Amino acid sequence: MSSQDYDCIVIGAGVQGSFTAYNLAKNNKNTLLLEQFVLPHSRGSSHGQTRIIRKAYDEDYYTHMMEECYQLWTQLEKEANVKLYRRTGLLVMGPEKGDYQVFKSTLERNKVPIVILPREEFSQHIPHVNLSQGNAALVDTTAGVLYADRTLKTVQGQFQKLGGMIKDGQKVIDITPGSVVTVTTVSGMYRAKHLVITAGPWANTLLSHTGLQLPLQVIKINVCYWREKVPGSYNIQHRFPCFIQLESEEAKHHIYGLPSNEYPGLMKLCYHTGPETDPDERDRQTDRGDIDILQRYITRCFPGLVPIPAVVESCMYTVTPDNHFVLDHHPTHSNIVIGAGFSGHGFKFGPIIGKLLCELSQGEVPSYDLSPFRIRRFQAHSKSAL
Ligand SMILES: Cc1cc2nc3c(=O)[nH]c(=O)nc-3n(C[C@H](O)[C@H](O)[C@H](O)COP(=O)(O)OP(=O)(O)OC[C@H]3O[C@@H](n4cnc5c(N)ncnc54)[C@H](O)[C@@H]3O)c2cc1C
Ligand SMILES: O=C(O)[C@@H]1CCCC=N1
Repeated sequence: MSSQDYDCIVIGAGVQGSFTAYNLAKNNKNTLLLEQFVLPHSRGSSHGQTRIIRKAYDEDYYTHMMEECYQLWTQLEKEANVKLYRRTGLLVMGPEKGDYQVFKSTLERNKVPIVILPREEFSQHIPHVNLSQGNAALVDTTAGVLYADRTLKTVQGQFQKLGGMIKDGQKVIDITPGSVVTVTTVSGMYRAKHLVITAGPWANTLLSHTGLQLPLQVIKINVCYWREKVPGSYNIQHRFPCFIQLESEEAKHHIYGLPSNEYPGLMKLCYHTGPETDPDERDRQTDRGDIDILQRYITRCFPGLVPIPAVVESCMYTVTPDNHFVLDHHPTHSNIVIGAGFSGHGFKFGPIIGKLLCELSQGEVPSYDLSPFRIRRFQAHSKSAL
């Protein structure tokens, strides 16, 4: 068994761990990125072809973080000479009196360029979509699609070019906290002054070695692709946007979609929740209640799609009680930093999360106010052991 010393070890090579390792290497830290599966893999939360990037949020702090984050995405594209983002705009639809107004106000307050679509003009701008009764619509024109698998390959490659070390197929089985942290994997033992845990759905499994449990729920998402009745109706090249249908009486969670692009003739359209699962038993979870909700929605609002999923892939969310991230030091071991609970909306933030977790692990003042993301907000929660 080998034993090696690093400035920092990052556990988990999903989007957040990969961007964290990349930032550490940029800061000349001798960094090891450990991943349980052989890379690339499709067993966590960051795999797949695409994700939505947007500034449309109901809290100012996410919109603020996205300002810099867009710049960091562009910087990485230039640095690696690769295209990771395609602008499409994001159509936001929702009951006029609900959360829609909060999204609209946040966008307006932060001067994000938007286009309001009055009901009478809606179909002229967005063909093949029926706006639900009582719903209003706007477009966040800065939004678009991120190429997810390509992002991971790029950021891991850049990390290695900077001298970073990736060891995949190395499941971490033990962590011994201390002024030097010892991390044991199935085939090695590594030591570092700092540790960052970005283990996605396995966060609590790893944190159990450090005496901490967070109130995280792991959810399986059926990633559904639906066939266009007329090929091209919802295509990215025909400038069809990404969309979010905010929760309503009929669907208690968002429904969201991306234009047909990665699989010709198929549009990705998903429900923003699903059944709870053990991350190691994801494929034994076969609940398809979400698909029933999507079928009813598609029949009513997307009449140009066949309401039977053509492809169903699997992914997982790791959800906190308030849907906000966890970005913090371990409460008892300050040289351990945790990035967890990205609650199904963390991919777009990857570059900024990487920067923040790097800052936290190096004892620097973080670039943003991290109070919404602190562990102590869970103090009243029964599942947390603080
Ligand atoms: C279907 C779906 C759609 C989404 N859509 C969007 C979107 O449109 N926009 C957006 O911004 N976000 C979106 N998200 C959310 C986003 O993808 C996640 O927030 C993000 O990928 C979480 O990344 P992560 O690095 O925390 O987790 P992961 O990607 O799961 O990475 C954690 C890694 O840690 C590794 N690991 C765990 N335990 C160990 C161990 N013991 N030893 C070594 N390695 C270990 C895992 O194998 C894994 O590779 C979506 C998510 C899903 C599932
Ligand atoms: O984060 C995103 O943009 C997507 C779409 C809305 C629901 C969750 N993920």
